[in-house]
Amino acid sequence: MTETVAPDIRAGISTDILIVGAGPVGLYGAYCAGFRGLRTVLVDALPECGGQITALYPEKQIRDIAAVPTARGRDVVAALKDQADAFGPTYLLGRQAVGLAHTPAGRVRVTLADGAVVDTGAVVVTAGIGTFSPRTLPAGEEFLGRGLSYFVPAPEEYTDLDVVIVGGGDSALDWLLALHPIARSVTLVHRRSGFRAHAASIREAYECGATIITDAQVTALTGDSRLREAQVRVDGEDQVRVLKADAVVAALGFLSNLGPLAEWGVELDRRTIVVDTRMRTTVDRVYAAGDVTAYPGKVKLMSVGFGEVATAVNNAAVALDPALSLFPGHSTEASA
Ligand SMILES: Cc1cc2nc3c(=O)[nH]c(=O)nc-3n(C[C@H](O)[C@H](O)[C@H](O)COP(=O)(O)OP(=O)(O)OC[C@H]3O[C@@H](n4cnc5c(N)ncnc54)[C@H](O)[C@@H]3O)c2cc1C
Repeated sequence: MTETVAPDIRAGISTDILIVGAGPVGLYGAYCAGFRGLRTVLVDALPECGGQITALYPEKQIRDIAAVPTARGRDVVAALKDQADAFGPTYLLGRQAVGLAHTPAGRVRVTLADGAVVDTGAVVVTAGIGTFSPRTLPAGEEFLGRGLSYFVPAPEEYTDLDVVIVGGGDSALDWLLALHPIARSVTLVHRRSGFRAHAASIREAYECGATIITDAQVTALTGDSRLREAQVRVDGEDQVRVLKADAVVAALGFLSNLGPLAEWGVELDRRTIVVDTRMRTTVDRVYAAGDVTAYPGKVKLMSVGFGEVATAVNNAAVALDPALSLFPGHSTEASA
């Protein structure tokens, strides 16, 4: 996936639309805003675009996006990003939006966790289920970034490595199946005997030749400047097993939390944000779309979120300039 380098914005940045959350819905929102000629900034707490798709299921086939009968999660994200990039939005990745205030002129100032401030005409919150933080591996945190990781953004980086994957859910099995053809070896370590994953993935994992160790836990990681070995304690065995490990992928799931957004004064319905038919929240100039929204009849699917964010952005455009038409025009009539 394309990596986007965030600009240095210590001095602050001014924009027309700030989209909080560069998941699939936020990325499509950036396209919609760009199509209207609005300057757009996307901020995401994760270091990569794609939200839940990138974090949880980049290798899965998605089959319910209109006109795309089937596509791998990471390819959907790449296509959404290409579509948004046609209008050159600014990406601020690895940065969490934390504070919100209005200026006397009615603009909105959003503060990021690193202290940077984005001054914007309107905010569209596409924060999904909130900020993700990976459930950490109790052993070996000091190897994070030196062999231990919680994501597999680029499977090719695991070519010819000895890889240990920890976990028993869909993500763990997806990584196993994705990395097994290219890694030197793949070992899955899971603390229970049963898996919480699709039956077909479990069957494929057992059939592909990877080593699967159940009822076991990784108790220590060892190495020097890089990770070299993982120690595994298997229930009922006296000796700790020592596995060669150039890389450990801890796929133990993620915790998600609306966090600071819950303090922005918007009306909440449990962990979601209440919106009206224009996708306005109860706070002026703050809109929301995608999984984060709440209204009667809400269906949490990307296809629904794409429609919501088009509504949010076009209504925001009119709020910024009441002389504008709500209807953005047809893309077929725009020059490429
Ligand atoms: C295993 C699995 C399979 C799925 N399969 C399908 C499917 O086949 N079809 C389908 O339609 N849907 C599917 N979904 C659901 C789909 O992934 C979600 O509907 C979709 O990701 C919602 O997109 P979003 O952009 O609204 O939110 P998200 O994808 O959750 O993205 C929100 C982003 O906001 C960021 N964020 C949150 N708070 C902040 C903050 N304060 N500051 C900065 N950034 C912040 C997060 O880091 C995240 O990147 C599936 C979900 C899962 C878990």
